[in-house]
Amino acid sequence: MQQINLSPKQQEIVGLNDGAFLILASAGSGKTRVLTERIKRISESPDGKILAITFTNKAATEIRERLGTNDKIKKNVFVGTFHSFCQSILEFRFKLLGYTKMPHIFEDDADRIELIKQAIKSVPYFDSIYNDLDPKKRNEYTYNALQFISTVKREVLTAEELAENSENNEYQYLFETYQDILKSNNAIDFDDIIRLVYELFTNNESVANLYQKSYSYVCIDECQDLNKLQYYLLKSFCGNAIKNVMMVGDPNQAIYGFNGSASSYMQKDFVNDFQATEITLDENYRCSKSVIEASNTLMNLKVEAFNYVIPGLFKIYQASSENDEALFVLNEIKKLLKLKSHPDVEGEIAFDKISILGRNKFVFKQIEELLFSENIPFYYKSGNAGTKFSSTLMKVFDLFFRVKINPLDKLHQKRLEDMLKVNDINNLLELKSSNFPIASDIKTVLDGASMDNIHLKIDELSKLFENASLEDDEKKMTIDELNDFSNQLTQYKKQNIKPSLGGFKSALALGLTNNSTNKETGICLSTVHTMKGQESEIVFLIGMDDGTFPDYRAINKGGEELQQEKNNTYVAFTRAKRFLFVSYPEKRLMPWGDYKNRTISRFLKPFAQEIQ
Ligand SMILES: Nc1ncnc2c1ncn2[C@@H]1O[C@H](COP(=O)(O)OP(=O)(O)OP(=O)(O)O)[C@@H](O)[C@H]1O
Repeated sequence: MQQINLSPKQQEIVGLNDGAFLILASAGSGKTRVLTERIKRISESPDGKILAITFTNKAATEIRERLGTNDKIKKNVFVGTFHSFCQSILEFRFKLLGYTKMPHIFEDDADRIELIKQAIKSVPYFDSIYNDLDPKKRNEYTYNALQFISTVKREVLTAEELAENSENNEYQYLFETYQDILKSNNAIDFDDIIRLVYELFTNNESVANLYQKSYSYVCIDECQDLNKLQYYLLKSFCGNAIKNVMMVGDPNQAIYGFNGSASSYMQKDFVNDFQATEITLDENYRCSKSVIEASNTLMNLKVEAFNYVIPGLFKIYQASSENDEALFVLNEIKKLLKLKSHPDVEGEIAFDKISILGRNKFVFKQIEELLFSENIPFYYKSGNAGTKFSSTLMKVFDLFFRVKINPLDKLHQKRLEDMLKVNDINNLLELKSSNFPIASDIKTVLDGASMDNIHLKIDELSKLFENASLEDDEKKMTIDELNDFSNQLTQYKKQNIKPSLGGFKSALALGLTNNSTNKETGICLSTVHTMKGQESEIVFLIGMDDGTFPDYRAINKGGEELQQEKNNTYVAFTRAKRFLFVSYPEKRLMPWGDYKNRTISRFLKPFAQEIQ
């Protein structure tokens, strides 16, 4: 790994000891690096027990890798996301929250949709409203109800309180029903993971005290993304005991407003509540001169470039169509690869130095087709999500596994019964005569599984799948997915002193063992949200037409939502270390077959002279 000399400003931050600090730092200023170096330093001191919170598993893994694994780090530092930190507490304290068994996570959107539909069905008033709606309106109805439920949780409100200020006040009556159904399945959703631990800390001082004694320092990265629940959790966790809190963030990179995040939690609440001292870090170590100048123009900033020696490149291309835009990207990639090296780019110019970013995943269609037809390797960067299986047999396996570890999980049991077209998945005879007779073997193998023998059971399943009558491609995918499950299990066992099958399932749901970098080879295609916090030597930002980026909904709403789109463009620009190519099509093909003329993104107007 490249040896890095910290700047005096960075060193000052690394050297900070006790107290509350807010580090306001711009993109590429080395926030994550500084935070990591400080954690490393403090962990050496006798009282150096540190809780380090990040927003993504990738960021947590990166910090863990940079910290290394010496004994002091292992003993004194917990690095994780809000969800993984809270999950680790829930696994020990669920009884105090009224659960007799550890609740399981229903992580999938499809699960939540199914739950809300059950809730609607169980109340005649809602059922009749719902039945009168056409399919599109039904989707809207369930979406709005789920949004309401999430908002209650994230904004730390009661359903009644939210209803008072909401047009959709009837949804308050679905909240309790939704929660009851979750509980009857011995399950929780993502928002509950944090909400329950917040409740635990606020209602149970002795438990809060216990955790407060475990840490003397708290460090949190990307604090512009905090929402109310996360901030309140943090406050209740620290109580009057933990005063040494460092928050690091960049208000210009606030892009999760739609999830209730706001940079005011770090800039106003934290500063007031903890009397935090503010320090700014306005340097950029990541990007070339051209990229920094473009980012400064975009955001009207004056970030200093520490890489002024590297000129880099910033180019905007106006494409006549989406196909022309994809061809532009492909040709530039070919030219770069032909060069093999360039004084501005570190190492050989290869596929893995290139990323193609877009506001949403729909802009990649044409470039994906071109890369595919040219045999150029590429992958879609995965977000924070847990593991999802694509092969049919692994879907069956996953459902059996869920029901095995949580027999109260009627939601997935029903889904499995529907999939296999049986009345009762516990009836082996019925399974044997179902669409998938192999399901009875999968069940038998899983019935005998425990944490001690699960790897042997996976071997049995592997043999079963090898002998199954499947098409070659489907068989390959099934076995690859089973191997991936096995690798994640090995990873989980390494990370946990007291492993359990239920604990492993939660780790899968939270994506804690999903080491996706192994599967990432070739050119990276990613939405800007997923690329946050990461970098690439060469970036193509495509689809920069008004209505796509900024998104048309944000244009309609204006205000803070539009500002967040601009912040998102800034995040996209600053992912580029050396070369940044920005493009947009002058027309787009609409799904109904018409072409629609497009204009350049309003955010690119200051660059009029650079358009080619
Ligand atoms: N003092 C330094 N000297 C050289 N390179 C540095 C220095 N500090 C940080 N870097 C490099 O700059 C890049 C950005 O660092 P880092 O990812 O920590 O920044 P960040 O502020 O968290 O970025 P962002 O918020 O944009 O995701 C990394 O490649 C890092 O290795």
